[in-house]
Amino acid sequence: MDSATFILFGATGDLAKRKLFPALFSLYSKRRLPDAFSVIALGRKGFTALDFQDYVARALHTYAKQTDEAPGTLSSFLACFRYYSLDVTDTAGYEGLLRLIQERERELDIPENRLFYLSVAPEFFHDIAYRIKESGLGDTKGWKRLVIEKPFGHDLQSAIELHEKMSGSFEEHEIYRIDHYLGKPMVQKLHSVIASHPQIDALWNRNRISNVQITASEIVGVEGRGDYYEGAGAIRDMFQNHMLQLLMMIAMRFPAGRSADETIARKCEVLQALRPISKAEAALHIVRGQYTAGTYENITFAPYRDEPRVQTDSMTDTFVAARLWIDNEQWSNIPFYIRTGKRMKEKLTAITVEFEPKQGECGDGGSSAAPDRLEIRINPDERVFLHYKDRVIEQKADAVARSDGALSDAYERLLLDALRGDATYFTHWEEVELSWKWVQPVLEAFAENRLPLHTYPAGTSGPAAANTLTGKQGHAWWLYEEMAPRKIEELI
Ligand SMILES: NC(=O)C1=CN([C@@H]2O[C@H](COP(=O)(O)OP(=O)(O)OC[C@H]3O[C@@H](n4cnc5c(N)ncnc54)[C@H](OP(=O)(O)O)[C@@H]3O)[C@@H](O)[C@H]2O)C=CC1
Ligand SMILES: O=C1O[C@H](COP(=O)(O)O)[C@@H](O)[C@H](O)[C@H]1O
Repeated sequence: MDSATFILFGATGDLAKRKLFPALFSLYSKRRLPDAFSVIALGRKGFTALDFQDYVARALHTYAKQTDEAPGTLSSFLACFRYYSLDVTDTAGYEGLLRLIQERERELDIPENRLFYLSVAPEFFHDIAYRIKESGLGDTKGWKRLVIEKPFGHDLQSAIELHEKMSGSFEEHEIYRIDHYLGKPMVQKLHSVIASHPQIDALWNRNRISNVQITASEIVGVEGRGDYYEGAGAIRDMFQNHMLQLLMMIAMRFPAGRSADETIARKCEVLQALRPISKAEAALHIVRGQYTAGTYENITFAPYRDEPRVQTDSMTDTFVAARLWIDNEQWSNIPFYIRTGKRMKEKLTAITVEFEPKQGECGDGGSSAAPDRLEIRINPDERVFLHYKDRVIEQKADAVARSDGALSDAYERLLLDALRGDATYFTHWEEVELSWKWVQPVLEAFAENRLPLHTYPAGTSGPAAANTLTGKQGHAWWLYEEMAPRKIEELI
């Protein structure tokens, strides 16, 4: 991999300490980073280089999985860091930043490869990109890349505006939009799990699949981010990005190889075939909910409306469920059910593919009571179960389609990919635009209160109204308890 400079805007923030430093350190410890690696950390707070290295060390102590690597690893990692205090809106400050980057490039004798990571509030994305260009930071003799965090826009119009502004400073192929769900190992393995198991592969056709369910439930609430969440809700926080990404990843035609262009094109095919819903009919396909007080393992949770910085009459959705149709040859007439929510009874991200009974199986007395199904658990544990004729067979899921089996963390994988210029698991603008296009009428229907806001007690599976979505097609959500395997056998 090319040596490079990692320029981190927002280095004093929450994401940096909890996710980015641990991911970089883990990569460094596994010798996955270039030997000569320079990190320029940016924030407004005043730190000397040594103070900041100490700050990183403390963050690693709290958030990294392990820091007791080979002697000297931590100190040599910390020595990669320099801190520069910059208000990102201050044009003059970028001159000093450029000098510092160049000084380090000379010291380490590394090419002018620069990765700019924007771990700052989205309102700064364009400002920073523009100043990188104007200040000459982006005039490198090597490559330049811009990694940006979510959210990309607040709705379709704001996303388009942001995209147009950003395009003036960086080319699309230089922009790496993070969706950390795409970095999850099981999400990257979906196709190899299906293709490498003949029993699943044989079931993977439109005549056998009855419906697909995608669930991301969380026990946590809004974790002190009430002000952000009030403007987002589950629809923007999870559905428009992570849930639609899971939908694309499971429903796309499997790419022949691991090429970013092919993967992105195939994912876009899914969104293009997604049947649009108008805001008038949103209530038929979407259920929104908000949690009230409830208990989870003897802990009492306050209602959403009592969270700090949340309106007492808030109509924000903390739960969304949807029924979607993909009108293409592979998936026509097969419903996709998606649900995501906060303060539910389990932390679980999973995809369940339910199969139709084989012709002649139904009513023959020996048929299974529950339909056959493939259950792909993405988080917190990564496991694949095939429920087949009342047996539960655990499938091996280590058939990884890439050489990074050892990298278990989404940020580790995505940072490494960005450094080596692999955009396969990043979100292309076209995906962002298509996903906002589908979601936009739903946002409007929510804003106009065209859908009831159902309540659900914290610590439960969400509002009962979500059952109407599946029930209309004669299906039912798989309950988590029912998903627990009864008998496990190794297939191979
Ligand atoms: N935290 C998380 O778990 C997640 C965050 N994200 C996204 O990551 C990004 C960062 O989030 P998070 O770390 O939580 O945010 P924080 O509010 O914790 O940190 C914001 C950072 O931006 C810096 N900053 C703010 N204003 C300026 C300014 N004018 N000039 C220079 N620096 C400035 C702050 O520096 P200082 O404090 O020194 O002023 C700080 O380092 C956001 O886009 C967020 O949506 C995405 C997914 C999860
Ligand atoms: O992006 C986000 O994701 C997390 C959930 O991520 P996971 O990896 O733990 O499933 C969610 O809590 C947060 O609200 C959202 O912004």
